[in-house]
Amino acid sequence: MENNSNIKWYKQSVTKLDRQKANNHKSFVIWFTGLSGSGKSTIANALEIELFKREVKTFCLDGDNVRHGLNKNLGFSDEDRRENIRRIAEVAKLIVDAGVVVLVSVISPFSEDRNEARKLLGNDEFFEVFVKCPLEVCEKRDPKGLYKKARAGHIKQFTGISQRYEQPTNPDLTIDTSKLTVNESVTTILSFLNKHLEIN
Ligand SMILES: Nc1ncnc2c1ncn2[C@@H]1O[C@H](COP(=O)(O)OS(=O)(=O)O)[C@@H](OP(=O)(O)O)[C@H]1O
Ligand SMILES: Nc1ncnc2c1ncn2[C@@H]1O[C@H](COP(=O)(O)OP(=O)(O)O)[C@@H](O)[C@H]1O
Repeated sequence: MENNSNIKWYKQSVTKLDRQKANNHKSFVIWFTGLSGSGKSTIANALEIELFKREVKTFCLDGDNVRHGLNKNLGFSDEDRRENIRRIAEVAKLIVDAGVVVLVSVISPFSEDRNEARKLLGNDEFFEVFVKCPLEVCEKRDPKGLYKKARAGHIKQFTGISQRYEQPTNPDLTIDTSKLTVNESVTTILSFLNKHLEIN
């Protein structure tokens, strides 16, 4: 670990609150966690469309996409997943500081890593949404054919098959995508978010 004692924080004049006031809403992270195929990306995307219509400033950080760039050097070991989540949480925090609502969609299978992300952002700026869906349903959907490959042994450490997923024990919201349509999930999240968007 580098010694950072020679690095001092530079306090900028335009604050997060200034930016939130200019945007007319608060900024925070909505953290979607769940198995591959549970619907994280689909719901985040549909939610973003609705928030965009309402002139809420948003940005999506999707695990698959971030792994094409910033996190392209990371794989799927416990250690790499932890680092993946750590970096994504740090980036999300920067975007929250910019006054923007961040929609994060990552499997984030380990409770400890999600808790670290919550600690970094704080309870007022981190809302965990558990995208609940039985493994059998995710596997049936298999939108990218990954479960098939994992069952055939072509993908090691695949979440739900050969790597564990620790379900959230106290999420801010749970949406069961085996029971709700995409529209119903979005409506549920929007009504949860309404009260959190307002600047007091
Ligand atoms: N071994 C293994 N396990 C799980 N997922 C795998 C794996 N290999 C590739 N993929 C694809 O990578 C996407 C998951 O990336 P994440 O960054 O969300 O994963 S994690 O949070 O670090 O666990 C995941 O995306 P989603 O299907 O959108 O969840 C998969 O498309
Ligand atoms: N009720 C539902 N909610 C969300 N996705 C659904 C639902 N029913 C079917 N699907 C489909 O399941 C798949 C979910 O894939 P995706 O959103 O990529 O999941 P994840 O990002 O969690 O891996 C999509 O093909 C989507 O169309």
